[in-house]
Amino acid sequence: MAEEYFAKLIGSKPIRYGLVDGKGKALISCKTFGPGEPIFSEKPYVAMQHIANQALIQSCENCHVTVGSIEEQLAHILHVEPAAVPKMPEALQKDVHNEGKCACACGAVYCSPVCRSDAWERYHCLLCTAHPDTPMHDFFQHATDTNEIFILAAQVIARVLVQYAKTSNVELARQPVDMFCKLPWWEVVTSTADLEEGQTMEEYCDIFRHLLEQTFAILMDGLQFNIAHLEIHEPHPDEDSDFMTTLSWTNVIADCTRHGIINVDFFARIVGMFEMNNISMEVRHPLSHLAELHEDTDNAVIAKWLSDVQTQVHAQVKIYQDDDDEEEVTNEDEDENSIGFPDMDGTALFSLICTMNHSCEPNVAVCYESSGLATAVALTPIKVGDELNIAYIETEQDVEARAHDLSEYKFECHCPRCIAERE
Ligand SMILES: C[S@@+](CC[C@H](N)C(=O)[O-])C[C@H]1O[C@@H](n2cnc3c(N)ncnc32)[C@H](O)[C@@H]1O
Repeated sequence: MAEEYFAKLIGSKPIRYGLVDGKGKALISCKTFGPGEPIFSEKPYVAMQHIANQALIQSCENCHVTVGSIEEQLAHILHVEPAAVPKMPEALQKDVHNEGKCACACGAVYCSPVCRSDAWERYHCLLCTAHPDTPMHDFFQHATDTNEIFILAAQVIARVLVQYAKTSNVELARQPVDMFCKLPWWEVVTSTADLEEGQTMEEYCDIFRHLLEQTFAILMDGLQFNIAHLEIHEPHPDEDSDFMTTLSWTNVIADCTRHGIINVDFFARIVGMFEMNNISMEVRHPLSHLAELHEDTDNAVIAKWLSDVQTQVHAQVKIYQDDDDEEEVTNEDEDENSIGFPDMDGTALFSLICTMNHSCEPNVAVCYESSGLATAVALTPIKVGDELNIAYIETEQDVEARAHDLSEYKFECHCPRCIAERE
């Protein structure tokens, strides 16, 4: 079953699926690659921009490119009207590709009607918050207040339901989820080191179990409302998705409940799956490319505009960092290539990329193109038959610190570097 699933996903990409002793599923190279060479690209199964990052970057909910013109993007960062940002010099226009911007009735923004339709058909039809006082709005508020990973888990549920609605094939619908390791959320996030004095593990797990049950109940209220809304209200918000209104969603929910897809246990395993399998997503801001391109310009007008906007953006980003020390608003400080503009920062689950196992000496890195697509790129020479490995953690630390960080993923690393450093 896994072979067939991966063969279909992989298509003509120069990789194959395999099983590696002690690690489970893995991706193996079918070609030689030199450092810097792209191996394959992939769109995420589900992805979201971090909520804190949304205050600075407006990105397409479907493909995650930064939306709108450079002036609109600057206005979003600076929290002013586009007319109030320093006018971009004419001479820069040729280097700028202005993305479009369109929105769903709920306010979700997209770079194009194509992306809006795509998101609508894949999951948004079931998760749309078009009316602010609907239960689905309560779900998003609850996830924002507690744990934004619940939003990604809701996207998974919606994707599985839509796939079932289209195919009536439960195996096919849940396959992308079944391919990942899934422990219930409380088994992944709890550890004895976090127990309060006198608290038992059972009591500690119950805190997470209770939050999860509450979240699932709010999500179900939202889904029930949206399903009724989909069946009753016409015309549909998206004229290209008429088929959605012709489906009997009540039957879909009933079937999926019977098949064990709609229940607290499955939801808990989906949330647990994200703790162990998701990957961070960082798309560079178009202003960073522009600034890099003109870093050594001798055009005084361009140099002044870049310097002015950089100063203003820096000040704004600093306000957010100071306001919200706990939460990471931008990865600007960590990215040595960044020259002053915050990146789009999020989290995603990829069916192939997230099947790669970890090594503390990885031969692959995941890069995000400005189009939002993720590409696995060779870091070292790779031969036919080599396993492709990424780093799940910060590798610039000693073996003990690495082992500590990897304990979250519930395995011990036996890569050549770990073995050598332990001796
Ligand atoms: C993102 S998944 C990778 C795919 C996984 N091998 C599978 O079969 O689904 C992460 C999990 O893979 C396993 N894994 C990844 N790298 C490993 C390694 N270097 N040694 C042992 N297990 C590893 C661990 O179980 C980890 O929680």
